[in-house]
Amino acid sequence: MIRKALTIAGSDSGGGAGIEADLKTFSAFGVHGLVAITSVTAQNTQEVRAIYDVTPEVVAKQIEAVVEDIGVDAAKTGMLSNAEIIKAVAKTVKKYDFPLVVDPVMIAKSGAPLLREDAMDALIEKIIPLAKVVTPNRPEAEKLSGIKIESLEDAKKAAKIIVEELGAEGAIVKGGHLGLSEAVDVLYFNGEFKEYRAPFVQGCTHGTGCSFSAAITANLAKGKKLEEAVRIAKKFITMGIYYGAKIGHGHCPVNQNAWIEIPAEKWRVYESLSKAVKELLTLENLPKYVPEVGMNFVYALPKLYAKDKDDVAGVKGRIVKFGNTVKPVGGIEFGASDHLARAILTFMEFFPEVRSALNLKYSEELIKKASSLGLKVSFYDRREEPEEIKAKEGGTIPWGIKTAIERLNDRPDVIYHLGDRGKEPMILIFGESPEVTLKKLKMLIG
Ligand SMILES: Nc1ncnc2c1ncn2[C@@H]1O[C@H](COP(=O)(O)OP(=O)(O)OP(=O)(O)O)[C@@H](O)[C@H]1O
Ligand SMILES: Cc1ncc(CO)c(N)n1
Repeated sequence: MIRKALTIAGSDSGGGAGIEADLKTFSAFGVHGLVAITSVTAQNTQEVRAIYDVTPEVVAKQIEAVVEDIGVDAAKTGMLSNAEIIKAVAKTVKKYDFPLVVDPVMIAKSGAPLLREDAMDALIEKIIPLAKVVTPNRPEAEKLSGIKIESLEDAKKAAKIIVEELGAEGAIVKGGHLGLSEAVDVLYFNGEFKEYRAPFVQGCTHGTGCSFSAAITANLAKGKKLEEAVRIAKKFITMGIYYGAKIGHGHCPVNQNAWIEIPAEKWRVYESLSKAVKELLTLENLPKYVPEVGMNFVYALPKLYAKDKDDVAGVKGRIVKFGNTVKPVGGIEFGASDHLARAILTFMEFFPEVRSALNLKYSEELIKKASSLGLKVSFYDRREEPEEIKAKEGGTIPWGIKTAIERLNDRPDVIYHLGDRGKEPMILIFGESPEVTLKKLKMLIG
């Protein structure tokens, strides 16, 4: 049975925070999302241009409509905007017994107020006591608790005040604004403190608070205990920030899809590369083209997720000559290739759609054939590599690929180099997928 989660929040036309972030988060956890819209904001990654509040009656009716027909396993509140909406939400939610996550939204990342100053008391009196957990960031926790927060100890004190004095069951004070080297959140629940730590990452932070509280809500809806729901939400949000797409001109939005897309894409990459490697190994004349250092065949995750060599799949230990035949040393693994992974990651900086590559033994005849077949060929000369790049470990391949692409001023199918002292000359074939790369190889050696 699919679980149902409800968000009572405002709409962000930029699709980064609010209702939009909540629904995407619910979806990422396989939970059916329900909404009660409190306010419509005209918003983008830079600013909030207008706020239009829904009437308290219609907010209440949205909640009743979904609870009475569909049912709600857990709910969250986000932007509540004004005191009347807060009162209507509190009165309505009280009639039901689902767990409520309260994200006490006060100010948008861009600085715009999302809660009227005179609504603070209503939030504290009416909503906080209904919360299974409250999820304030540092400034919100300061407002709620009345204390200044400058350290983890202060954050703990604030969490305890929110529970013991304001009446929430639990409180998690988020450390996104604490300025520490780690993003540390502290939960106070059942009389105990628990810390959740993740490395601070550079990325997209519009909608972090909304997505984090929605992830907790989705996991509560799935029957997880609060501590476990927070642990999962923390992993989810760190990933969402790191893999955010840089859209808009302000704070770019969290990528809630990363959570499901990365595992799904990993599987697609694995399947498609496995199939192509299998076919490659059946090519009769392949042994002739395997370089002394071995051959590899790689496939990277889509550009948004291809950050380093661990995001590129290849053959572990490469494909090597074995008597008159060839054999793969190991299986298909992410992070299995070093050289070719660096080559494809550089190529993708110019042509993100080209995600696969394969290397083979150099011969002049193959290069001539490639050109005669209409394949676009470019090259680099290792002897032209600037000294400062040579001195840097792993710099040659990115430099070479960049040089070859810039020389052609077009998208190459084939890049070769003639080697250097102790370096075997090599041909690299590129394609959008292993299938395409293999097709080009077959044209060449067929
Ligand atoms: N740069 C970052 N790297 C890693 N984690 C972060 C980063 N920024 C925030 N977080 C984490 O994201 C979660 C949301 O926290 P944050 O303090 O950003 O919420 P917020 O200020 O309420 O967000 P919003 O501005 O969307 O309302 C927390 O778990 C926090 O620790
Ligand atoms: C609608 C809405 N809710 C919450 C936030 C908090 O980031 C926002 N920016 N917009």
